[in-house]
Amino acid sequence: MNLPEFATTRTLNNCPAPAKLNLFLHVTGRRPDGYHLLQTVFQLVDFSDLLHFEVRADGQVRRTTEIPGVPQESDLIVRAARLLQNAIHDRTGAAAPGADIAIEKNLPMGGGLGGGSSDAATTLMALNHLWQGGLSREELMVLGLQLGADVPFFLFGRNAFAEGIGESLQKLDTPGLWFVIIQPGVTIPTALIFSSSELTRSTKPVKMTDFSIASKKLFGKNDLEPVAARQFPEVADAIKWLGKHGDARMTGSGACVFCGFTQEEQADEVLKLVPNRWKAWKAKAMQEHPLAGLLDR
Ligand SMILES: C[C@](O)(CO)[C@H](O)COP(=O)(O)OP(=O)(O)OC[C@H]1O[C@@H](n2ccc(N)nc2=O)[C@H](O)[C@@H]1O
Ligand SMILES: Nc1ncnc2c1ncn2[C@@H]1O[C@H](COP(=O)(O)OP(=O)(O)OP(=O)(O)O)[C@@H](O)[C@H]1O
Repeated sequence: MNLPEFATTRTLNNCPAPAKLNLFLHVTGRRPDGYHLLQTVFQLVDFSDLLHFEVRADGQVRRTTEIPGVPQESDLIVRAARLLQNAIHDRTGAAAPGADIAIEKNLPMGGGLGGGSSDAATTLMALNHLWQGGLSREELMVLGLQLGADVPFFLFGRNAFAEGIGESLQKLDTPGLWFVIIQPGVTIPTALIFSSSELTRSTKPVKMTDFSIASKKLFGKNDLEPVAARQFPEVADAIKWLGKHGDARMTGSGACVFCGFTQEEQADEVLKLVPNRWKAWKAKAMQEHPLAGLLDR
């Protein structure tokens, strides 16, 4: 297990919470509770928030960094920590310790990169380790689903073909591409896109064997993209611009758009050309979550 730098029994510093890209995202139906049934391929990339944890003996959970627009009580990091405290208490009858949690927020919010979900998953993995909670990966995935549909994937820790609302996961080897990711300058609330009357909810289900994992070409489409592009012209503009350089598409419910390249130099060239009205990053495909070693397979 490769622990992040500066790990002690009381602290875990520099814990990455990486972004995900949805290489495709098909909406195949809707559950009676309104949640949508999806098929998607989740790809981990090396563009991350960084979290730092320090155990507190008094049981308090505190976020020590300000995140504009996200009050402590609604922060998925704080909610994840409290959920884990309760689970440990239910299991052992003893009160779990607390933690001070600092975060270096790099991932844009409402970007479709799963930032909040990834922060929550990293919190569950790190504190389960520090607090010696003893929860298994599967138990943490069940807890994580209460926080958001993307959280189980980050705990699963590998690129995956996902079904259900994103919680039914099968490991998938994906090509080691380099991505250019553009944030077109808007923030898109996930619920707004899923609730649109214009959303197509009946894409024919595919089988995992339908797409070649060796292929460097992206498979499928993102059904949320036309809805987001219509409501947010900035997204349409970014797809159009990036589409001149390859197969560009939106991730999740937006707003970020991405394009994959086989060579790092190609990604560097395109990154240099991105108009400066947009933020943009280069990110490399990862095969495993950097904290995957904190949990047994
Ligand atoms: C779009 C994706 O990012 C694709 O990976 C996820 O499906 C969204 O995952 P998430 O951000 O963790 O979403 P959640 O916080 O669980 O849900 C936000 C809102 O999006 C809608 N939602 C979300 C996921 C889903 N499969 N169907 C939905 O209809 C629901 O209205 C929900 O209230
Ligand atoms: N730690 C957190 N980091 C970011 N957002 C958070 C956090 N905790 C709660 N949130 C809330 O979650 C919302 C969605 O943020 P997030 O960055 O996860 O969006 P996203 O990348 O579009 O997610 P997804 O791809 O899962 O739809 C934010 O607008 C914010 O209100």
